[in-house]
Amino acid sequence: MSSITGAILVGAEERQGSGNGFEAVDPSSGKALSPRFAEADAHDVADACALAAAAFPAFRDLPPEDRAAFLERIADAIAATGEELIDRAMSETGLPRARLEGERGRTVGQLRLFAIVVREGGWMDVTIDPAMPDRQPLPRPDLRRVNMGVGPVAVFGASNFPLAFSVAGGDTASALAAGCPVVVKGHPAHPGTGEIVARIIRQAVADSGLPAGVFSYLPGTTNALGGALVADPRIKSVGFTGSRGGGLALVKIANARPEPIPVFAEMSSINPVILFPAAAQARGAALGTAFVASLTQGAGQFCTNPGLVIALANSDLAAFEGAAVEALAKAPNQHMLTPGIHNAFQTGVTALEGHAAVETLAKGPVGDGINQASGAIFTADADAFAADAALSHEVFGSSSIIVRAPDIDAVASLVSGLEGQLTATLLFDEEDEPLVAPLIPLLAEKAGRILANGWPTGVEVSHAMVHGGPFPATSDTRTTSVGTLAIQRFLRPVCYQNLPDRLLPTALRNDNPCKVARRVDGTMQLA
Ligand SMILES: NC(=O)C1=CN([C@@H]2O[C@H](COP(=O)(O)OP(=O)(O)OC[C@H]3O[C@@H](n4cnc5c(N)ncnc54)[C@H](OP(=O)(O)O)[C@@H]3O)[C@@H](O)[C@H]2O)C=CC1
Ligand SMILES: O=C(O)CCC(=O)C(=O)O
Repeated sequence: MSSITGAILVGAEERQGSGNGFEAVDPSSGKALSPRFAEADAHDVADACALAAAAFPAFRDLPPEDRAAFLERIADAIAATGEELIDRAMSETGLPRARLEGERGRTVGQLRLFAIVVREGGWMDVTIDPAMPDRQPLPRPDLRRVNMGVGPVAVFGASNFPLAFSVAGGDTASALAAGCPVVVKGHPAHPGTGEIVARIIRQAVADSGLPAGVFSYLPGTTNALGGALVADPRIKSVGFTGSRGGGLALVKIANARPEPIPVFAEMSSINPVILFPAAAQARGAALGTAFVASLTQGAGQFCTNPGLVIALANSDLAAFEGAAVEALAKAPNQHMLTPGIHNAFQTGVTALEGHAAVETLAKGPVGDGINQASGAIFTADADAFAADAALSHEVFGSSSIIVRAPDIDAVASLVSGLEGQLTATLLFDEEDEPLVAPLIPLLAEKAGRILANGWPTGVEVSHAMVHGGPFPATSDTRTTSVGTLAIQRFLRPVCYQNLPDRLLPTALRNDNPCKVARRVDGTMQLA
């Protein structure tokens, strides 16, 4: 088991950095945790990026089997971490053991899933249009297309998923799967957790005989560090999960480069839930209780947290609201991830409490510890909600507004006025379907994932998953940060025209040595 030293990991090299460094803080006690962590700076960025660029050609061209084995090596080592990883993550984040153990499983599972994807080879999308020398009036050349990695990727670990969206999370897994070296900007909220995982990846790089620059880990607390990483000319793409302000700042830096690059930022979403009348009448109370379970999970620190419920304002809504009030009164009071996130939550809730058009329906119990957040549920009528854009901004944590709409047209109009979302949830019974059906195309314009009779928190890592959506849910609506489609973010297509077989990338050669399915002259051919 690796131990935490507070070092900057630039390829195989360990550095202590200059300056004072920083400490992790236990949000449940406010106490600093040892050791001190080095603060990476622009020199570390430049060195890590130079190593990553040098490592790229060999890593990109690694046979799929070897890259898959590398991902599995990382997965196996993370799975084998004992208590140190979970204990440290608990101290740094205040998240409970069961949640972190589950998250470790998800992290391991997604690395293994990407190994399967890499071996299977569909990500290469090998497409061959054979030459047609006799075609009239002009011959067709031999054209062969394959996807390959874009180059070194900068990954910003997220505060709220210290394992599954951090150092070895979905962005790193999908970038490595695509053949892209990764430079991680560690999240300062969990630097020790980050270092343990970073050391595992670094060891896997060495054990796999790969160039050291395939992975670097830069801990730090300054915007300047992340900015320098995105601005470095050797970085070709960026993965980020966090605040709207942070994501947009990185997009701005990326666009201002002499060579602009894509930033795949997952930022802010209130995840509307629409409660239809027959469901409200038949099972309003059960739905109200389940709503609060989703709202308060992990102190509401999920980008998929249900921050908005839209329902018809009739007497059946009372059962849903009543059960929600009761459930919130019993909800556990959990520590939030950082004092900053706790302050932002309190500020958001205080603003809603003081809003003239908003009524406070329920508050959760007040804890006696620090950084603890009481959940909050508000109500507003449809006109008031539509009149003030601030009411539809994300309050990160267990806060939600129930908007009471006079009729289904008002529901549709509210949906039309929403910004882009990660998810939209429909709670309905069969009798509601005539009301549900017309809303589905509208919701598809707004959200990356539409759920029936479920809750948005808890994203499955699978092939069909979309964890993305129109702005501001993400900065690029065409893709996802969870699931196997995420690999496409870090690939680019290259077409080879009339190259002799022996000079082609292996996957494009006539005898298909990679044994991948290929589209030949428009027809899929299995390996
Ligand atoms: N929707 C979602 O999924 C999530 C939303 N959030 C939101 O973000 C708020 C703060 O949480 P946090 O996790 O710290 O998110 P931030 O967006 O503030 O930070 C995330 C990462 O991005 C870096 N960063 C942020 N802004 C910049 C910038 N301008 N230039 C360069 N790098 C930057 C941070 O580095 P450093 O701080 O070291 O500069 C950190 O490593 C929460 O209160 C919540 O509102 C948070 C997590 C998930
Ligand atoms: O709900 C989930 O499982 C994932 C949530 C997420 O992506 C996030 O909170 O950043």
